Amino acid sequence: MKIYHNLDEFQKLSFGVVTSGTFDGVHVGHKRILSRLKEISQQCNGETVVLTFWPHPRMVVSEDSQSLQLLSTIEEKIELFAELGVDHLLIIPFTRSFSELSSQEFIQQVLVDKIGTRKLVIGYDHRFGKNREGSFEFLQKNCSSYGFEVEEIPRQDIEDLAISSSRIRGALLTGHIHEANELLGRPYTVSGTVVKGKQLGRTIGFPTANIHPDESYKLIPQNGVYVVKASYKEWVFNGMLNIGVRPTVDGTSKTIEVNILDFDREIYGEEVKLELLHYLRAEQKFNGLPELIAQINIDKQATIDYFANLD
Ligand SMILES: Cc1cc2nc3c(=O)[nH]c(=O)nc-3n(C[C@H](O)[C@H](O)[C@H](O)COP(=O)(O)O)c2cc1C
Ligand SMILES: Nc1ncnc2c1ncn2[C@@H]1O[C@H](COP(=O)(O)OP(=O)(O)O)[C@@H](O)[C@H]1O
Repeated sequence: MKIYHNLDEFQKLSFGVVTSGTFDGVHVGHKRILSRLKEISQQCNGETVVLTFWPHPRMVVSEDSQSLQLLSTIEEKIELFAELGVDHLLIIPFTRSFSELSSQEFIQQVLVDKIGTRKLVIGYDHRFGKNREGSFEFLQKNCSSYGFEVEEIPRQDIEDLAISSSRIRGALLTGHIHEANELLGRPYTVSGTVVKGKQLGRTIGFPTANIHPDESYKLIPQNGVYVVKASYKEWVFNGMLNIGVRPTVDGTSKTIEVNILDFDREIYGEEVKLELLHYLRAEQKFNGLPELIAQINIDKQATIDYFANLD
């Protein structure tokens, strides 16, 4: 997959099969659009192009951009599009001036002149251009004069799946990890660097690697204890994760900390990727460390059982 970080790097194609959108999560609904894109490009001997925007448009044009929480970092999206076999990924820097382009200007300057779009595939509710004024109906009426065809993935196809990035966000924020993972078509992941904590974990027999997420806008699921896979370098381990403020030890800020099973290594400063698989319980305030330790032992057994039952 070729990756472009601005329009000028892109060399116009002779037959571009294009889709555009933010694709937060690159979920099962998005994958439907992408597989249709691939099908068309094979039939027409074209090349697939995903046009996406970064930063996320809401980070640029909305008032509450600080509170925006996203399912995918741009790095994760790049990896997912590459796995799905996209030929060209064009990441347009989304600026205020870009957001001022009218739908006609966007079509002419970007889709036609820059990319060489011959087929455009979009989801039924996709809108583009200034104030999201460009609709499928507009495209259908005007596309032949621009020299390309447009195909809409019908509402039915997407709504039958009842999949949306906001539904997945809602599921994660309420601890419904199975639902989120099913809609994503893979486990939800959080990646970050291992930072130092209070160094208390090792004294209670459960050292925990504290993960500082790579990006502040990455959505962190509801507080609680989860079964996870933790990968570090080329290794993958089973683990249990706590997301929360650790009321038992008078914690104040939110932490994301993983105890990796059958593991004993210093990994401060390393990059760890967590795949969240199963929600075990809510975080609790215990009456002292012995009670907390007893509960973490129960969590450990539940984690072992979870993996044993997968086989
Ligand atoms: C599986 C697991 C479950 C946990 N559950 C709770 C909990 O319910 N309540 C709580 O206050 N802390 C909980 N913790 C957090 C511990 O209090 C924390 O690991 C300990 O304070 C060590 O912190 P440190 O990494 O800063 O040394 C849990 C930790 C793990 C690994
Ligand atoms: N099984 C394990 N799971 C997680 N971290 C481990 C494990 N064994 C050793 N470590 C190391 O110990 C550190 C965690 O120890 P801990 O006492 O909880 O300190 P901190 O409060 O700094 O996280 C981790 O960052 C990692 O470097």
